[in-house]
This record gives sequence, C-alpha cells and structure tokens, in this order.
Amino acid sequence: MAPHAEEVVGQANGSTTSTAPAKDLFTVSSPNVEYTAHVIKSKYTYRTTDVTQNDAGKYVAIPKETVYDFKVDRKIPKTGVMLVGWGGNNGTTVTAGIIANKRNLVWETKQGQRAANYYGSVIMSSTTKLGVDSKSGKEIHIPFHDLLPMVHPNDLVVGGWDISGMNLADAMDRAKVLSPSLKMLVRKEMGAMKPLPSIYYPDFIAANQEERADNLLPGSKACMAHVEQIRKDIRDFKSANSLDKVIVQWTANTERYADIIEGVNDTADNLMKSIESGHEEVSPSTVFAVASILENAPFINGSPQNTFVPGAIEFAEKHNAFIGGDDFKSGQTKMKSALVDFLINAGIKLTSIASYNHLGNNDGMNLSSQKQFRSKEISKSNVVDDMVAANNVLYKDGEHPDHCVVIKYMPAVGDDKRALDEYYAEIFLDGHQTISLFNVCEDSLLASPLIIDLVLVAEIMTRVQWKAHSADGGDAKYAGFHSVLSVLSYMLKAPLTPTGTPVVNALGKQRAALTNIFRACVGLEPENDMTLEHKLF
Ligand SMILES: NC(=O)c1ccc[n+]([C@@H]2O[C@H](COP(=O)([O-])OP(=O)(O)OC[C@H]3O[C@@H](n4cnc5c(N)ncnc54)[C@H](O)[C@@H]3O)[C@@H](O)[C@H]2O)c1
Ligand SMILES: O=P([O-])([O-])O[C@@H]1[C@@H](O)[C@H](O)[C@@H](O)[C@H](O)[C@@H]1O
Repeated sequence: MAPHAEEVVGQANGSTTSTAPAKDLFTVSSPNVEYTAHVIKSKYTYRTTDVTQNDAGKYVAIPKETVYDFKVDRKIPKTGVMLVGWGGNNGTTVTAGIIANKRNLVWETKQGQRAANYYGSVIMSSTTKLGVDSKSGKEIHIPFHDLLPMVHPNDLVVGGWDISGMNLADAMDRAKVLSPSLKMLVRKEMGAMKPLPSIYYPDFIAANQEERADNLLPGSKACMAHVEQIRKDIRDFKSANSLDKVIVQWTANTERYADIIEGVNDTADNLMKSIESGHEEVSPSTVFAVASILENAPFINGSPQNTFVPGAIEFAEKHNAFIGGDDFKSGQTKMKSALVDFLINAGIKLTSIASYNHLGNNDGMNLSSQKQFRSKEISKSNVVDDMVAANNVLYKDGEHPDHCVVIKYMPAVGDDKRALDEYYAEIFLDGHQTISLFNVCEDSLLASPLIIDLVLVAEIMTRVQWKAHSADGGDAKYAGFHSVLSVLSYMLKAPLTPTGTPVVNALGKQRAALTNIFRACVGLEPENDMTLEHKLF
C-alpha cells in the first residue's frame, strides 16, 4: 500500500466538473486505505452476526467477518440527467432549482430575500459524523456530499422528454410551484428548454391526461422503434453536451400496474419479444427502462407503478446496468417511515394508521383515476411492513396495524398537498395514544431534492467497485454493485431490492445503510453512537 496521507480537514469544495479528482475534504490515514491520482482503494472488514439455532432451539449468535476490497474512481464525470416527464411539476421545479443554485440567485418573497439552496437533499444539506477529535473529544461532522468524490448538482445538465410540448418556462407557470420573482429570474433559460417528444400509451395513465399529450412519437403501444428512438435521444443528449454519463429518471405520471404475464414480461427474452411484437401490456416506463439499460444509463423510477417487471429486472442484470425505484418518498410517507420506526422501536403497539391527503396538482388529477391511485396506494401502504415484522413482541405472525390510504383531488390547493394522519396505539396497561398530524407538503419542492439525490447516488455507484479480498492478491476481478440499487431506498417509498432480498423501509436504517456503505468505500467503520470513549473512563 502507498504511504497513507495525514488526516486533513479543510474547506468543502464547491462544484467541480474537472476531470481531475475532486479536492478531498479529508483523507483517511490507515494502512487499509490507498489514494492514487485516480482511485481510492480500501480494504474493509464487514462485521455481521450469523444466527443459528441449536438442538434445544436456542439461538446461537456467531460473529462473522468478510473482507472486501473497494475501489472508487475519483474522476468526477460531466453528468447529465434526462427526466421523463420533464415538463411536469417536479421536472420544472428541479430544473429551475438547479439553475437558481448554479447562478446563486436571490429573489424577493413575502418574508424578504431568499437565496437558492438545496434544502431537503440529504446529500447536499445534511452532514455525517466523520469521527471525534481525539484532543478535544469534539465530534467532527462533514457535509454528506464530501464523504465521496461526488458530482455537484450545479454541474448537472438537465434534459428529458414529455408528452406535453410546452417549453419549460410555460410549463413552470402551469405547475404553479415557484415564486413569481424566482420564475422571472430563470424564465429566459427555462424558455429555451423544450422536452423531447415521448411515447404515450393512453391506457397506462388517466384519461384526463390526454389533453396535454401533444408532443408524441408515433405509435400507441410498445415497439422497438420507440426503444431505438429513446436510445438515440440519450446518445444525442450525451454527445451534444459532451457528457461522460447520463442518468435517466421517470418523473412522469403514475401508470397503472402492468399485469405480470408468463411469456410476456416474466423474463428478459420474453419482454424483448413483447416489445418487438407490440404487446399492449408493456408500459411506457418499462420501454424507457429497457432503452436506458441498453444505453448503460442508470434508470430510476420515481413513480409507484411496477415499471420493473421481472423481465426488466433480469434485463438489467444481464446488461450489468443499474436500475432503482420506486416512488419518491417525499412527505407523508417519509414522515410515516420515521414515526412508525420510532413508535414500534419504543415498544408502543401501533394498531392503526389512517393516511389521508388531498392535493390539486396534475399528479393529483392523474391519481383521481382508480387504476393510477391503486399504484400509489400500494407504495404508500407497504412502508411499515418491515418495522412491524421485526417486532414479534408486539405483533404475532401476520398481525399488523390497520392501515388505510386515501388521496383526493382538490384543485384549489394545487401542489401544496395536505396530508392528515392519525396514528393510534396501545400503550402501558390499557392506555392508548393518538397522534394526529396535519402536514402541508409543497410536493414538488419536497420531491425535487430527492431527484437530485437519486442522480448523485446512482452516479457515484457507477464509480464504486468491489471484490472479495484475498491476502495473496488472488485473481478476483472488481465488479459493480448489484444492478438493483437498493442503496437508493432512503429516497423511495417502495424500495426495489435484488430478488429475494429484504426490503427495508425504516428511514433511520435506510440512511445508515447509505452512510455506512459510503464510509466503507473509504475504509471507515460504520457510524455508531456508542461513544464508549465518553463512558469508559
Ligand atoms: N411531487 C411529489 O411529492 C411526488 C412524490 C412521490 C412521487 N411523485 C411522482 O412523481 C411523478 C411526477 O409528479 P409531478 O407532480 O411532477 O406530476 P406532473 O403531472 O406535474 O408531471 C408529470 C409529467 O409527465 C408527463 N408525462 C406523462 N406521461 C408521460 C410519458 N409517457 N412520457 C413523458 N412524459 C409523460 C406529463 O405530461 C407531465 O408533464 C408522479 O408519478 C408522482 O406520483 C411525486
Ligand atoms: O411521498 P408522499 O408525500 O407520501 O406521497 C405523495 C402522495 O401523498 C401524493 O398524493 C402524491 O400525489 C405524491 O406523488 C406523493 O406520492
């Protein structure tokens, strides 16, 4: 191993698109970590506990160690993001937000001047504990963004498709999300942006979306021409902007679920045959996923439908391409995944969750159609399953809280969704606790930072490789993480995981997984809060 650098903590760097490695905010001083001009290599011991049962039925816990080699490419690529649904509330809002940050805009509001920020982005606006200053005992926290050499969102090039041909300035007005004073400052730039024509298969989204569908590729069901056109769009976007990498995200309308049909979408081969034959059960989002996979562009589904039918997952695995989803976890569900985690882990027996919301944006109008609502109801309902299943003291096998999800379309409130929740629980002896929440979520201003985080994390994961460590160097080759990027789960309501692996919805666990995988990539132990140094003296 090359001599390891001394630990340095300096000023965070701003945005950088140079092909040179980003200026490191810190370095790790360890015999297990090596920095070269191009990569960070680390030897990481992953410590878990194997549990078996002995003949008497008692659990036996056996500490287990697995040693991995990680390698991170330090070169920060020029990255583009192509949004499907670019002209929507989320698409216009995230685009305007990046412009505002890139130009350091300040605008007038009722509360006075406001400056551009990335609040709500866990990568850009949260910190992580690097460690403890051994002299002062003070915890040292650094911006999450600086844990690994990540793309800065100010440097992202944004493009995409929409079935509505409205330019982004007019679409921004249609969305009714942003302050007039901010819109004025970005209007010119937004006005020059026009979504590429997209594919529209009417049966997959609400009929009330038809009137905006004026920017279409010919054909109303899946075909290879659609796949090839989307592939070409991605290649053209990449070359026109001299990009090293493109990430594709679905932030278009919620689709109905596709039926999983043997011989149609159950395998990668059958899915491709179904697209070639124009099977009507192949959705636009699955066509976009297939095209992105073929262009080796990570594809992330920000909506709740089952874009990733089994054939799409197998197709991604066959191509070693990254996919992630489903459904941005922005407001009501994010709160739920934190609150339920707290209640159940406090030994409080949650017995019912009533989740109601109404909103008046176009998403809400699309969700007023039962089939599209059903997709959202599923993603919003399954978010407590893992937390309940993990507590067999409170819940017997198969027992779970009552849980209802209601979404109503109320045009008057626009994008400012009202979420009303009641959590009802049994407490000590025959007591009860009722928690009522009234949560006004400005939906697109909550979702846009997640779109950014999903891009930044998916991108860095394309630069992280791993292999089993062997003392003699061995002949194992570095490889990427599994195609299904479950590390994205913190930003998603219904995290997609590799087939057969558990789904974690607890917000704290999701964030810890993201933090500790990033720490492992630079040879650091998982963040824990034991603080024995403050207890054993
Ligand atoms: N904003 C949030 O809080 C939030 C949270 C979680 C999930 N989501 C999901 O994100 C998606 C977008 O939300 P939004 O508020 O921006 O909705 P929106 O209706 O404002 O935008 C969706 C856009 O997609 C376009 N579109 C529809 N079908 C398309 C296709 N086949 N190809 C290209 N464009 C297409 C529409 O024309 C529209 O401009 C929805 O599925 C929503 O459920 C939003
Ligand atoms: O993320 P979250 O706030 O729980 O869920 C939201 C729903 O409450 C809302 O009705 C829907 O329109 C948004 O797309 C989003 O899915």
